[in-house]
Amino acid sequence: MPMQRLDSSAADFNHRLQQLTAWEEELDLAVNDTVRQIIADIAARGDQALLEYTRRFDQLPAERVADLEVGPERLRQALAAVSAEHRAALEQAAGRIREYHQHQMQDSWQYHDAAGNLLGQQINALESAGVYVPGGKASYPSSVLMNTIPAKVAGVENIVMVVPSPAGKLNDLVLAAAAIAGVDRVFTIGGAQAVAALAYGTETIPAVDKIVGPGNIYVATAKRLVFGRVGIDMIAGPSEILVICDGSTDPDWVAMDLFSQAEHDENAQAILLCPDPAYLDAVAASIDKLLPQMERADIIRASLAARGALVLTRNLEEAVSISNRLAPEHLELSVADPEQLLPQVRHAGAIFMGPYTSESLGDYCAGPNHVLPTSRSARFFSPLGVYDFQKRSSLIMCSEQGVQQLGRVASVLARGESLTAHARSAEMRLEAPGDSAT
Ligand SMILES: NC(=O)c1ccc[n+]([C@@H]2O[C@H](COP(=O)([O-])OP(=O)(O)OC[C@H]3O[C@@H](n4cnc5c(N)ncnc54)[C@H](O)[C@@H]3O)[C@@H](O)[C@H]2O)c1
Ligand SMILES: N[C@H](CO)Cc1c[nH]c[nH+]1
Ligand SMILES: [Zn+2]
Repeated sequence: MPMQRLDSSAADFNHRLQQLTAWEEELDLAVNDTVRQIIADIAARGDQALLEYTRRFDQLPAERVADLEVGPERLRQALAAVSAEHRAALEQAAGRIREYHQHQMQDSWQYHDAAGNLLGQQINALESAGVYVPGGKASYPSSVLMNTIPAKVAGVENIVMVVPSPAGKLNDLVLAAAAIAGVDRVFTIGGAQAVAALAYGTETIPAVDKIVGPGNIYVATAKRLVFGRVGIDMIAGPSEILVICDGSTDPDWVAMDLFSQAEHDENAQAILLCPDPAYLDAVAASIDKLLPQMERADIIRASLAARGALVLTRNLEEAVSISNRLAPEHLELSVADPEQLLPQVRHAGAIFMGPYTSESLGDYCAGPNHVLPTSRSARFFSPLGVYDFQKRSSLIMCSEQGVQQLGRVASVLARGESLTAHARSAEMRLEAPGDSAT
């Protein structure tokens, strides 16, 4: 069994739990240097650097960056080439994702205060967004839908998608998903160099206002480093699943749920918390039985060995409190009465309730977004949503009468800050401005 067993009442439990996340800090340091260099190089040398990195990391033999653009005709061809079953599934998923995200639309609002001044908030869509679709170890048509549909619902005009295509192999499902979702431009570039190109722009790649989407440690680090020059949604790195089980779910189901995220990446995290030691034994046996059948067994084994754990807890309440400390990307409450535990859950990207709700349904078609915060950042980030593509401007309109009270308050506060121009600008609009000479 590749996974470690932990006991929450053991003296070294906290330390061992922390080790499941400590890898990031070590890796971050090395990756940070590499990524910083790639970003600086793209900013300085544009297309030429982008071509070099794309050849090096994705083995793409393109002559020019423009050769890496996939035009609208190729997207239409891909849509025609995928099977009817795949196309129907993509369209069904797209419909459900769209419907869910329409509920997130924020509207502008205004009100008048007692003095008749208008106050409010105006919502505008971003003009442009770059969506990162991962493509190193697997292809993610579902991530095309999850990234793009909320942007379309918000009304973003220019959506530029980047997706690595190792050795130049285009994935028709990814391109078909781009056609269905309504992406404007597609480039087959990936990694830190693609993030840098979207942030700084190159001769060929347009700079965007915000970069969203999941990716591996290089992508996540690049997004962190370009934040400020452009907006980013969150840190959505290697996938994570944490299952809290009361011991009543079929152990094979839980083992497979753990595999489902472990198969993404050697750095993925998969943890089971349960108060029943016999049940943990049963899941361990299921893991041993099922792992050899898996196509991506090597990745799963590596990820379970490095960041997997079966944890015995004192009770379900303690399991929830441990989960809150880890703030997992995905939390499964695989218990008979999930609604009873739900109010105690404070930090999780998405919560899957009850034994029938496998995390994988959320990855594809339930409706909520699968781009979710990882690395404990669910403490302060939320799922990707329409709100990520909308921004707010405050509105203030004072009438001649309405300004009388506000102007006096502003004048007093401005003089308290010794900012005379601020004070006089407010005072000049007052009917009896008083002494505004200084
Ligand atoms: N959190 C989420 O919402 C979510 C959703 C889907 C996938 N994921 C995660 O996305 C990730 C996808 O990873 P992936 O690798 O398959 O694809 P990816 O597109 O994220 O990364 C591939 C790129 O990484 C770069 N790269 C690889 N090795 C490098 C090196 N040594 N130095 C510099 N750059 C290097 C290359 O440029 C390559 O194009 C997984 O970790 C998966 O768990 C997360
Ligand atoms: N589980 C990933 C988010 O961490 C999303 C995904 C896409 N395809 C399969 N899974
Ligand atoms: Zn997944």
